[in-house]
Amino acid sequence: MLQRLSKAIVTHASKIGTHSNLKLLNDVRAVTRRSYATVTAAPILEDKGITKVNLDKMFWSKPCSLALPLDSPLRVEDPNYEGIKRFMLKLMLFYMFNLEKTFKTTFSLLVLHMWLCLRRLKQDGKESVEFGNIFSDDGTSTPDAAALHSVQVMARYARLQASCLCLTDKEAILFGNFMFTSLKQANSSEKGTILCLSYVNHCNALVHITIDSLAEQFIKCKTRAFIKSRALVSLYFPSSIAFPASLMASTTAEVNQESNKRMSFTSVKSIAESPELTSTPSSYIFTTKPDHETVENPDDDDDVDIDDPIPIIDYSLLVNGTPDQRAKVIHDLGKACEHWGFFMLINHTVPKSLMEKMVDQFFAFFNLKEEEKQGYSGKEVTDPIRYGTSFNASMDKVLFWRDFVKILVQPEFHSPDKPVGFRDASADYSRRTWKVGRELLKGISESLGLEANYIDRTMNLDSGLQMLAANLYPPCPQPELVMGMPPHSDHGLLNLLVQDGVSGLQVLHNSKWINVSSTPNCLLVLVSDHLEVLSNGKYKSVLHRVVVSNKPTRMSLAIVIAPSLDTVVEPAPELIDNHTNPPAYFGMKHQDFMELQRSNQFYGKSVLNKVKI
Ligand SMILES: O=C(O)CCC(=O)C(=O)O
Ligand SMILES: [Fe+2]
Repeated sequence: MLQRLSKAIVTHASKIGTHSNLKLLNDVRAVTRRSYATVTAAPILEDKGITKVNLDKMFWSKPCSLALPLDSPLRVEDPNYEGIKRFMLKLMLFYMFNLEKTFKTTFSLLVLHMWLCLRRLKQDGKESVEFGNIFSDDGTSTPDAAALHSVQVMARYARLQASCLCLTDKEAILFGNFMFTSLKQANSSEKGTILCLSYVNHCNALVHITIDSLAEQFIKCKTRAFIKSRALVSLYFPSSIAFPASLMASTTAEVNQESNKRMSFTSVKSIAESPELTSTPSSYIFTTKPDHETVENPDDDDDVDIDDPIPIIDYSLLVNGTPDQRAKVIHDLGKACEHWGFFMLINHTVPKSLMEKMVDQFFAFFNLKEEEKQGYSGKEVTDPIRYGTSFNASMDKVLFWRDFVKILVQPEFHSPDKPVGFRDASADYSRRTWKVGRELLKGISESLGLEANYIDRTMNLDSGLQMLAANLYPPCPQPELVMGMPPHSDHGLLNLLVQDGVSGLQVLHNSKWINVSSTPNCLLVLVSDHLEVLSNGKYKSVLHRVVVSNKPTRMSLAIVIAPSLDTVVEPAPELIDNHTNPPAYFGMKHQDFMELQRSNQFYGKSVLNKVKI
């Protein structure tokens, strides 16, 4: 059965490219072992002077449509493959929603891998390949330790392709008139560079494979794991195969159920408002502290130390002060970014009444009917409006007591249609905070010894990203058992925070958690990860977290000021000296950084650490 199934898949895929109708069972019988291509390891690289490739940097590019150009010779006019249509539709259903780390997700990624590889092989004129084993030796879908790196690259590739599929015209997909991104590195600067993977095979031999044969390696999957799942049957095979209708129906129902689950979630607000709530649901309870929390002297009740108070920056002196006053503020800004990664901004140009109006508007948003809000339960970091709960709900092992909505307001302005007045208020708030953020970044540039416009220019702030977000922390019956937000640092350059009058934010300073009390009319400014990278670690993004209480609902507003999505953020060359201050971070595109954040269990500086050299 196993062999038959693998052959059937291969045959089926090879037929996709030849445009003939499927008579799959006949085709299966017609396949001979002769038609299988075998996988060969590439020669040892050093001998050939082949450049090795940093796998961590592969396949991070921006998703785009995969549709074939109209004049492509690969286009077909009438493929009529019902099975492919179903397959693609179901995959799209999966990928339209968050990828959770479930067996099903892993499985569908694997199916996608196979599809990608088979189609590519067909393109390359290879009819079929032999199935082997790369993912594991025991028939599960867990990668071998030796294969893990290559599996991760391929998974990333598959995810990228899945995002690209979402951007590809549906007709093109259903007709098969699309092509997945070439496995060759498109922008490889060195002509003739062969991308390569190295891994240890089951005989403990080090194998180097070129990226060209990666596809074949990937098809060397243990099919047993696949066969265990009925879903494979309906995902991969055309309806002309006589599988029992009941099986198809239940699989379809499963997929639909899965997608519904992804679309909706239970907000903390609705839990907190439930009349039956007497204790905290177990999914929110932290029984042990995560072992990577490295606070030496956690002291939750510690207030501001008189000798080392939270820095206060006077915005009016930065923009309108005398040269001496401005120089002093720039000096203080630098010190605040260096020693705290955090400061309070006073005398800024965002009116208190507007801040209050924004808080009211967001309360009104969260008070909309749950179905209305769930319409915004997006899954991609670049979704214009994203309503959600916890932190990274698809990854969080224990949920956080927080609902949120994130709205992209730059480079394009977005707003929910409700509540009434939201759009105008948020446009005004976004415009004013954007200006404040950019002015601050000028001062910060100067504090680093750079020209005032340096950050603005190199981070492409003319097309920069600004995100307006609100966090809602309803009262919790057992606040000591839950967290509103885990210790984390933010992406972007700066985050301008406002608390609505209820405290809860804590920042880590000198290994102590400091409560930040809610001070009216003041913007709390947090140094974020990209400023840490750009300053080559001189300025540190601040670790912060949120504790909740059983008092009234708390709300905070955040404004993320960030580079444009396609800006590669790296240490400013002007700050680098290869002897005394070598680069401490890799460059990474902002969008890739955000996606990394989204697809990881996010805790502490886990994402930033990935770009540390
Ligand atoms: O609620 C808060 O005070 C903090 C919010 C926060 O950390 C964020 O939005 O990134
Ligand atoms: Fe944050």
